[in-house]
Amino acid sequence: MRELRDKARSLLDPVIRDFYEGGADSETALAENERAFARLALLPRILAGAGQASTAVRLLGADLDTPVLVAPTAFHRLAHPDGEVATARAAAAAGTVLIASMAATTAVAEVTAAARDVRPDAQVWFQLYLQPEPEVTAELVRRAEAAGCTALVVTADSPVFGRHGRDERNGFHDLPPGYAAENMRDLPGTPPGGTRPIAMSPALSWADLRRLRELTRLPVVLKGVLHPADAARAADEGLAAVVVSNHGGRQLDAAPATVEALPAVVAAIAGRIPVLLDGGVRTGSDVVTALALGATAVAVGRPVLWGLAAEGEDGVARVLRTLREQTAHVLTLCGARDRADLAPDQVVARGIREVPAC
Ligand SMILES: Cc1cc2nc3c(=O)[nH]c(=O)nc-3n(C[C@H](O)[C@H](O)[C@H](O)COP(=O)(O)O)c2cc1C
Ligand SMILES: CCCCCCC(=O)C(=O)O
Repeated sequence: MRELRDKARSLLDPVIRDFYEGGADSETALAENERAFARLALLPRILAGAGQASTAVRLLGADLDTPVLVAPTAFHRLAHPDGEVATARAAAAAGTVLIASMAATTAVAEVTAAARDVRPDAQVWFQLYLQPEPEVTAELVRRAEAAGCTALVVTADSPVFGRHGRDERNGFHDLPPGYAAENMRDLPGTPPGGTRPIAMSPALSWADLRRLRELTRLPVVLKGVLHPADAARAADEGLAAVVVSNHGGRQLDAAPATVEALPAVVAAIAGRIPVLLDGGVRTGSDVVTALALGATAVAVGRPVLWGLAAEGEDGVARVLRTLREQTAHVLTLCGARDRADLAPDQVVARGIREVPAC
């Protein structure tokens, strides 16, 4: 992973590298996501007779080969000319979900076609920022459905776009000429062939989410959940899953590390719907830690961008394969066959000598 990250860093234009790697404000949340995993240790169970580990997981009715999903990230063609098509092919081959960003540089229909070309049952979910104009949101949903997406992921942590100091210093405010947010083309209110900007609105509420659910039969996943009361409400309202996320440290800089927010969310959901997590997941140990704390699966953002920038489709495939192999290895070392064999008492803070009571 480090090798791919270093290769990506050396190949990427520094302005694009800063856009991908940067976080909000002082980048505390960004750094804490990784640091919080480093502060946690795993207590293995021994002589468990678990046998061969399995990374397979069932999520929203689909069988996946790995609990590591691809988080939605914007503008993949800035990393590699094959852009989201390469990511989609690698995710499909890895047997995982690609959460396609609304801010993709490839239209969602082309993304799903690329994934299905590799694997007819490939899972592509569409990430959505609810737009203030309902007819724009409705058209985006219609397109995601027509493209064969199997879930919608509403990102709810962005009532306003985060302040990204690196982008401000670099003057990176718009896509370079020749690139566009292709899902935003030819929407209501745009001139033919034109695109409209993605809007973020602090006026959005649970009522807008309810209206969205009336528009579609697709399962709706809520991304950006950190407060247990919001998690409980998501389950009460009939959402399909939540993603514990602080947007990779790109929105509220004072937000907690996601792995630290996870246990309270898991408790609030109480098994009613799956809980996913993203932010700072870099190794199989991170994956197993999140699973032990009650996540059904995790997602990775920047590692996929590093793989894509470094080696295109092969690089993304390598990132996903490495994480799956590491996850299986760590499960085995922990005495677990799969997630069901793990328990929260196997996650302990480093430097604290207490062990769980029998
Ligand atoms: C460059 C970049 C672009 C992103 N674009 C989106 C996006 O379009 N929609 C979204 O919901 N989240 C977006 N995110 C947040 C990711 O979905 C995810 O929450 C985050 O990257 C996870 O943290 P990690 O990068 O440490 O794995 C973006 C993150 C990065 C780094
Ligand atoms: C206003 C542009 C929206 C792009 C959204 C990408 C994103 O979420 C990010 O974190 O970057």
